[in-house]
Amino acid sequence: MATHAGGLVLSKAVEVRGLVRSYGDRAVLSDLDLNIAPGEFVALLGKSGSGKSTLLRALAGLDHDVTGTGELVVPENVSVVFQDSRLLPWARVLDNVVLGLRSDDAGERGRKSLDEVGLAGRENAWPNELSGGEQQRVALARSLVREPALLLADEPFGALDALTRIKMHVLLRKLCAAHQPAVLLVTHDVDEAIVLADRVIVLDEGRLVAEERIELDPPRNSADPSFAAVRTRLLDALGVSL
Ligand SMILES: Nc1ncnc2c1ncn2[C@@H]1O[C@H](COP(=O)(O)OP(=O)(O)OP(=O)(O)O)[C@@H](O)[C@H]1O
Repeated sequence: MATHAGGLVLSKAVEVRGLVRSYGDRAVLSDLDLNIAPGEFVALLGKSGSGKSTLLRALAGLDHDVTGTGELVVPENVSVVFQDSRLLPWARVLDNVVLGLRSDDAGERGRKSLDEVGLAGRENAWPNELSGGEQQRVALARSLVREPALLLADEPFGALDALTRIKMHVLLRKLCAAHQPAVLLVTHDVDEAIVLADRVIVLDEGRLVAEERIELDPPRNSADPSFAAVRTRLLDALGVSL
């Protein structure tokens, strides 16, 4: 169902028009429109069951179990990061990062990516020798070594402790500044969305019900009144009143 725009320079990294997705006779996404600009970081919030993962899987071309209609244009080069790192346990860290890369300099690029995520020297470790946060760093390295035009992330920090999450936020911002992919990040964490994104969108029962462009200067501090005002508006859109 997705059209891959290989080789073209697009003014939009993602263009979704009238997207409908159903499981059986149950519509999960209803007539959804979404554009993401090249290099733009969009965070997607929504209650459990609102259709966030269904949208992300549609963009990733991983939604073979649903029916649907609509137009969907995504770049050819898309990387996906999930809540669990999905590393191959029988492959060393560097091999996990470069698996499937066919270029002669794959090893060198893999080492550089591991260095970027703070894991230089761990190339020969096995995944089970790493902490959960380190495994997610490897997953990010594996995604970014492919220089994706679009990075899809489904709650990538959801299983990490609060301190590790903050470190991962700093890392992801740095990586995105360096590589400039368009990003769609699914998260349940409103503050995470505000800290990271250029724009936050809210999904409710398969429809986009709110949008906030985040124009706060970095470093974005959750204690700032302007941050709190955005948080209140987003919580309101999520049906949570304080
Ligand atoms: N394979 C499936 N078969 C049938 N229904 C499904 C399937 N996958 C998801 N659904 C249903 O579609 C709806 C949207 O699911 P989805 O996973 O997209 O929501 P979500 O917003 O990502 O939720 P969460 O935040 O809990 O991960 C849910 O009601 C879910 O039960």
